[in-house]
Amino acid sequence: MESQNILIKNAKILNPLGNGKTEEKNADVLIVEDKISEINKEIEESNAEKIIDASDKILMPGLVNTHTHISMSLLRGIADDLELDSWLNDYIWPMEAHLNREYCYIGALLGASEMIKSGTTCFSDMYFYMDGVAQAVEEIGMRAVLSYGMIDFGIKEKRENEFKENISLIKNHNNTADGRITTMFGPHSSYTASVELLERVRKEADRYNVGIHIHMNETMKEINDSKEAHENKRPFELLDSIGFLNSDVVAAHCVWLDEKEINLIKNNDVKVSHNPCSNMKLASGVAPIGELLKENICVSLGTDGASSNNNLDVFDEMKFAALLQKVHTLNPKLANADEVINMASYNGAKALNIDAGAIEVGKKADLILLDTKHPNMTPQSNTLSSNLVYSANGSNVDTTICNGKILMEGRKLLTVDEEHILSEAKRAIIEMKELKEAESE
Ligand SMILES: C[C@H]1O[C@@H](n2cnc3c(N)ncnc32)[C@H](O)[C@@H]1O
Ligand SMILES: [Zn+2]
Repeated sequence: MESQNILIKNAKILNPLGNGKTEEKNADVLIVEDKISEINKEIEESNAEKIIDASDKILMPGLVNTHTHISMSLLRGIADDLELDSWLNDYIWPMEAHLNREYCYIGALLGASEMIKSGTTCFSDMYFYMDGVAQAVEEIGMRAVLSYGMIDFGIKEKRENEFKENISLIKNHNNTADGRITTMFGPHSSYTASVELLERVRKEADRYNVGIHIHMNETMKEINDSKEAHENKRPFELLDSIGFLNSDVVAAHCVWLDEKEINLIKNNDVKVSHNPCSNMKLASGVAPIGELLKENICVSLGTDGASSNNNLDVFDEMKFAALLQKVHTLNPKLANADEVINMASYNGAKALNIDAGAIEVGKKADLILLDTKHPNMTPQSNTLSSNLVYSANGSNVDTTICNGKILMEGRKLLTVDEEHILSEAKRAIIEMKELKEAESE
């Protein structure tokens, strides 16, 4: 795609400040190549090849989804109303046994289309056949941090294979697609990965200079099993004891934490990805977000896969994040709209070590425009963050820009054929179900 300078005129801008607060301003924004180059009143139109009139629109940073399994969008709705243990063991893993590179590629295109259409410009993924996921990301134009879901269950040969997979992902795709794709190690969790695997992940992450994406403290069962298997150590204590914890670790869920573990997260600057929809749907529990915010821990938002959510709309995630904390603590002030906006943008970018998540000169141009001419956006609230967190949903997003390129305009995807993706996705899941049935016969 040719790069063209883009001028966004007359936008109402909502900018997260990274301290749980936001600022509002009315200005024009000029994008040159992949970056925001000027924010000012009345920027000269001759500076740009493309002009967007944003008079009735809200401009904010593209949302960042810090924990998902994008190709699981193919498995949307295959098993609902279950707890994590049975959901994974009895339904998801047997189905995932029939995945291949092609299905993961199609699933990633499907998930990425949904994300772009609901205002997400960057996601952090942990899944399989990541070469196919990388191809989808490259084609569709999003930003992504990719990791391979490493599971060894203590088996040495399996462990070797998991390192081979994740290292080949890093070697082939780290810092590719004009810098849009970076990579991490993705040890699935401390209940599916052995201590040997986790120890080696820490060493290899340092060697390759990439981060680590892991599920942590999701269910009460996980805590009890960890204590039983590891001399009474809770999951974060176990990881601390092997020197695993560091500021490059993104820990998804973090639902069941005691005070000592919160201190470990804080002292090691571990980044927390909060996934309220998945935690509610799988009845895992309520993450202590108020305690984490009090300690200035970096909390961002993730949808988890579309099979435990069941969509990838970070606007939904923002609203649930806010409402869940309020009802759980009976404190309406907790997880206020400004804080939640910061989680979904600024903090997400910080957790993933990408130079986006705010509307500032020099940042990557990952931006979205929401149309306010919708009944659910009328009348406007007193603050833009209230509008965006409590009233808006992903389908109010009109335009999505990533790395200075327009991926969606007027709700039309520009880099891919949406209809083709939908029909390919339907075909893929039918084929997978047939494969699964043939196997059980
Ligand atoms: C990478 C692996 O993680 C699994 N997976 C998806 N969602 C969750 C969750 N909430 N908790 C644990 N594992 C999960 C995927 O189904 C895949 O097997
Ligand atoms: Zn997950």
